[in-house]
Amino acid sequence: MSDQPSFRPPEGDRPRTPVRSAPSKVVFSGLVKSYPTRSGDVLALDGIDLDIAENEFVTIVGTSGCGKSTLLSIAAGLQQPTAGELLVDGEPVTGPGRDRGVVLQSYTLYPWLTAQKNVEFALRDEPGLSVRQRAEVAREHLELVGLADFAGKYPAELSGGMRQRVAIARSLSYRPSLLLMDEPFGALDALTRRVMQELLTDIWEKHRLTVVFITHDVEEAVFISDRVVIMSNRPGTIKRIVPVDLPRPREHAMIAEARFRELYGEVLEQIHEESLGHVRAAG
Ligand SMILES: Nc1ncnc2c1ncn2[C@@H]1O[C@H](COP(=O)(O)OP(=O)(O)OP(=O)(O)O)[C@@H](O)[C@H]1O
Repeated sequence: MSDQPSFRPPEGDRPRTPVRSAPSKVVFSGLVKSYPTRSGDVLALDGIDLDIAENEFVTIVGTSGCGKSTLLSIAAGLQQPTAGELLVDGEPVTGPGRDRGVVLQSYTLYPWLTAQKNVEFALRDEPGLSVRQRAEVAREHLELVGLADFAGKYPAELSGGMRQRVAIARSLSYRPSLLLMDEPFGALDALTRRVMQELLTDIWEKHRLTVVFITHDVEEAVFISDRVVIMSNRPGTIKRIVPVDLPRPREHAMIAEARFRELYGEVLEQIHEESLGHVRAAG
C-alpha cells in the first residue's frame, strides 16, 4: 500500500469542466425514501436521479430537512431506499462497504485512542496487513493530512480541525474510491474551514477520488465542487444542477472574482427560492 502511484495529472491537464462522458461512478435512479412515523409516513426523498462521474466532486445543498443526509446515508449503505436504485461502480449498494469512506460533521473519533491508534483501528479488518504495516499505513495517512507530529495525541488534545483531519485520514486509510462527506467542516471556524477545503481538494486531486459533499455554505460549495446540486424542499428532488467551470487548482482569492460571484449568486438564488417556500409552508 505504500507504493501508491502518483495520480496527479500533469499541470493544466485537468479539464475546466468535468468530463461528462467519463464512466458513472454513482447512479441514483428514481430514488425514494420515506420514513414510517407514528403520525404517518414522512416522504424525505421523492425521485432522485443523479449520475456522478468518476473523480467528480459533487456538492449537495438545500434547505434544512430537504433530505441531504438521507441521500448520503443511502449512498453509504446505512439505510435502504424505499424505492429506486443506487449503483456504485455499476453494483447495487446493499450495505456499508470499504469502497466508500464516510466523514460526518461530528468528530467520530474514539477518545481513548491516540490519533495514530484511531486510524489503525479502521484498518483492523484490512486483509493482508500485518500490525507493523497497519501502523505504517496509519502514519502515512496522518502525514497526508499534515498531522504526522500529532500521531501520539488523544482527540481531547487536538483542535476541531485536527480531529476532523484524523477522521479524514481514517476514512482514506483503507483507500476508498468514493468519499461521502456530510457537512464535515460545519463545526469549524472560517479560517480552519478554508485550510480544510484546500487540504481536501488537494487530496482529491492527488488520489482521484470521487467525492459527494454536503454543506450549508454556498461559498464552500462553489469553491470546492465540479457541480453543485441544489435540492428542493422536502420531499427532496433535484431542483437544479450548477456546473462550476472555475479553473483548478483553486485559490481562495478566486472568491472575489466575477465568475465566482456569478456562480455563487446562481446557487444562492435557487436556495433562497426554496427557503421562501419553506417559510411560507411553515407559516
Ligand atoms: N429516522 C427518521 N424518522 C423519521 N423522519 C426522519 C428520519 N430521518 C430523517 N427524517 C426526516 O426526513 C427529512 C429529511 O431529513 P435529512 O436529515 O435527510 O435532511 P437534511 O437535508 O440533511 O437536513 P439538515 O440540513 O437539517 O441536516 C426531515 O424532514 C427529517 O425530519
